[in-house]
Amino acid sequence: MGFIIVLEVLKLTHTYGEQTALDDVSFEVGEKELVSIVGKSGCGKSTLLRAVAGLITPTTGEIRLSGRTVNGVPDDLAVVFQDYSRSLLPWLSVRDNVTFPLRRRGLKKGARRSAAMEALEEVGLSDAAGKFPWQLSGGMQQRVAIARALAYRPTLLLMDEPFGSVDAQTREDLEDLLLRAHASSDMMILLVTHDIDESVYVSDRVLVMGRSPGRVMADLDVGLPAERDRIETRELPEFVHLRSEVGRLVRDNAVPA
Ligand SMILES: Nc1ncnc2c1ncn2[C@@H]1O[C@H](COP(=O)(O)OP(=O)(O)OP(=O)(O)O)[C@@H](O)[C@H]1O
Repeated sequence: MGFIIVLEVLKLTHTYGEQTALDDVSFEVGEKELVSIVGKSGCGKSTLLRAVAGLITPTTGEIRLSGRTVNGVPDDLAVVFQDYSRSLLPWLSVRDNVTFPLRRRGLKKGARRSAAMEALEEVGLSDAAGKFPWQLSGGMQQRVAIARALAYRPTLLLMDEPFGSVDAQTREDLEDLLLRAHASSDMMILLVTHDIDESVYVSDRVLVMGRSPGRVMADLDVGLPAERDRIETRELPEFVHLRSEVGRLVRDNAVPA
């Protein structure tokens, strides 16, 4: 399979006053890749994601998406945050929450509706289309946020701890949903997670960050078959080995050898 680079992060540094949050961070993400970013709290994961989203301007360095320098929020980007309760609009129905950003895509009303219904079907929420977000459980609300991102058909999907606020069982369901969505689309996904097990289970690659200042300390290929199963994949020796390796790197704060 050819590797077409779509996202380039080049020598990125970001400082908040005296504090260097990111120092010389460089990596690339290819077409259709799902890359996780793990690392201890405060290593700059959210700062990195905000810079890629064009929400903050890095102090130095450059981010390129599909060959264009990112300065401002790119049109072909969608973001899913941890806090679904603040990301959905409570006065709009589930369906309207999903159709809302599609205006930016220049889709006509009928096309917006059918794209939304298709995405809601994909996340198993067709029946909830007419409900309001506050009538749904936390896990269902996060599925709506994911459906909204999928309907948008972004080149790049950014996810910042998207499953951090749901119970363990829902989290496993959402991980499988993410795997299915990834398999059936062409988008690249950058996923920030605290969960090492999750990072190995859902990804093609795992970036481990170390802190003070935030740097990429390891870039690991997962190399597991694309078809994954929440029990069987986790029993594979390759999975067990990689999970331990990532865990060790994070625990030791990924200090370079
Ligand atoms: N707006 C801000 N102003 C000043 N310092 C900030 C700001 N945002 C983040 N920082 C600092 O930059 C560093 C990196 O923060 P960031 O939130 O990117 O880390 P993180 O890896 O996402 O952490 P967590 O896993 O806890 O969410 C931290 O030391 C943090 O205190």
